[in-house]
Amino acid sequence: MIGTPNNGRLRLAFSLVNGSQDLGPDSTPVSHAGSECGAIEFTREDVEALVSEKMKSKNKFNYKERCENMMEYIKRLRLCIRWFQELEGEYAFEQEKLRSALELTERRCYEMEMALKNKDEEMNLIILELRNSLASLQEQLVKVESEKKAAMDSLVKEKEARDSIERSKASLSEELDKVRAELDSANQRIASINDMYKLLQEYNSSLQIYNSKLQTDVTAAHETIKRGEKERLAAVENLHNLRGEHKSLQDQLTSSIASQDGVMKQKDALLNEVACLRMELHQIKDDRDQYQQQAQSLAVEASKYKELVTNSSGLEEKCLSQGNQIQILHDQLAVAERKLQMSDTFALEKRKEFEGQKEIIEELHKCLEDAEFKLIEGEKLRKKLHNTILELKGNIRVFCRVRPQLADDSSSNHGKVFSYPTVMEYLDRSIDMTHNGQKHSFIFDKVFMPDVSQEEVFVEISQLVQSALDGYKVCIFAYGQTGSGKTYTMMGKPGQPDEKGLIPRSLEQIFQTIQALQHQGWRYEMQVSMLEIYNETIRDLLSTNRDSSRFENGVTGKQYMIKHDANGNTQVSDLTIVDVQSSREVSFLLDRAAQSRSVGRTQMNEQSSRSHFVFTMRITGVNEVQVDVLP
Ligand SMILES: Nc1ncnc2c1ncn2[C@@H]1O[C@H](COP(=O)(O)OP(=O)(O)OP(=O)(O)O)[C@@H](O)[C@H]1O
Repeated sequence: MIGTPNNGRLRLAFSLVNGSQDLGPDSTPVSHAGSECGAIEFTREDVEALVSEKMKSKNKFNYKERCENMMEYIKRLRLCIRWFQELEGEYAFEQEKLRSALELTERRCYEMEMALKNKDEEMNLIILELRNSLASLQEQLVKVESEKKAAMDSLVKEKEARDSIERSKASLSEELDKVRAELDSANQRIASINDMYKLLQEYNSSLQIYNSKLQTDVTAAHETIKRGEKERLAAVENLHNLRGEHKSLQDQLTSSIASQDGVMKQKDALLNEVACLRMELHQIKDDRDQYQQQAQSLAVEASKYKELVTNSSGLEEKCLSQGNQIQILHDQLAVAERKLQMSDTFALEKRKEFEGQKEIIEELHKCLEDAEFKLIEGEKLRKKLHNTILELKGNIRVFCRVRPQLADDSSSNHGKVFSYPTVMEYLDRSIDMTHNGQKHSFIFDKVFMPDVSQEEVFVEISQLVQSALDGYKVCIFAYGQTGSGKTYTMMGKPGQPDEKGLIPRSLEQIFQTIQALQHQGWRYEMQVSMLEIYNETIRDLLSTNRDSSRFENGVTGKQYMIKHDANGNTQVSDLTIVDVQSSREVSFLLDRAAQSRSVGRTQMNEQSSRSHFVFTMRITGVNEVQVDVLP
């Protein structure tokens, strides 16, 4: 396109004006409203094509057509010329505008030059200043350069340090990753611990409530136990008295039965005597009657003869003596009758006494039964309270026994110092060990100090043995490093009765209890199933009690039954006392402590070494206890 837009007017391309590229004579002229050429634009090619256009005509001599074509051509030329003229006008206007703009620009340019000059001067001044400052800066630069050099040196050093730091950072970041992983796991653990802590807190609070309840129960139980104990003591005393009374009454009864027998015999003799006397009396009466008749007849005869024979003294004497005899016989009869009456009343009294004694004996039997019932009830209460106390003390308890220093210990102690805190809360429960300047504190259910005797240790254990005797499952075992005193605690020193260990003492307690409870109707069935009873004290104990407990050495799995419970109830309890020889057994024993059943016995036999001593006790029925002793 040539030219610029004219005052916003758009010009159309000449080819469009022509209707197509070729401007043939048939092409119709475009009408333009407003101006001759309207908004038509001409390109150079258009103008050249228009100028060099030749008139074409089919008929050379058709002038009219040629004239019309010429007119058309002239019209287009005019249009083109007018466009040129308009364009020229526009150019002139544009030129004028440009000139004024040029002037304005020249003026501005001048002003700019002036300003530039001023600026140049200013710049010169600034340059001067800058040069001055450059000089000073150069000086400074030199300084800075030296400083930079020093800084570079330090930078190199720093870089090295940084490298080392980077390396340590890398290792630290590795560690950090590890720590993060650990932290994550620790966080998880903390979360789980927190959960557990919450649970434990809940459990703790419920336990505290339960504990306070139990404590009130315990105080009540203590009071009841005291009362029960008092009652039991009173009952035992009463029973003792009753037994004494019963015995004396039984003695009395036997003596009175014996005396009754005597009296009966006496009575029989007396009755015989009475019968004899009666017969005699009868005889005497008959005699008397006869004599009386004789006397009467004699009296008649005498009166007859009195008249006839005066003073026949012989007959009178005879009569007198017969009268005397009759009197004597009367007296004898009265005595015999009195004796008979007396023996009857004596027999009646004896019978009454016998009946009274029979009633007393029945009453005493009832009292005895009551006392025995109370005793059994008291025993049950004692068992329950004992078990409650043991449960309150803790079902699983860990005691620590500190062995005294031995002669050959001094070299191996390496400055270990033991101390026992005296704080009330931890009294007899805690031990502090200082080793190489570091203090370690341990808390147990009880700490036995080195000077504690075997008997004092057994006092704690005896409650558990009692619990086993009461039908609960108990497992006691010693665990510790070599030479720490396990065997000493469990077995004791051979040949030194005062230093007997827990196992012989437990056995003694069991045998004593068996003896003591025999009169209460308790029957204990014991069984020893030991492959080898290697401890002298235990062997002696077992053989001494062989009769009462039917212990047999070397017998496994044998059982004796004395009495069956009417209901067929079977209660099984275990008492396991072990001197542990390897840590492998601890898990087994813990398992056993948890289950405390005699199921794992065979395994124990197979695995255990000679020094193991497992003591199991089985309570069968209400009043039966069976004890197994295993190696
Ligand atoms: N409380 C104690 N009082 C006196 N002497 C003790 C005491 N405890 C242990 N001993 C003695 O210490 C020594 C080692 O004890 P013991 O044999 O009982 O240890 P242990 O733990 O059974 O060892 P191991 O595991 O080797 O069988 C023994 O001579 C024992 O007499």
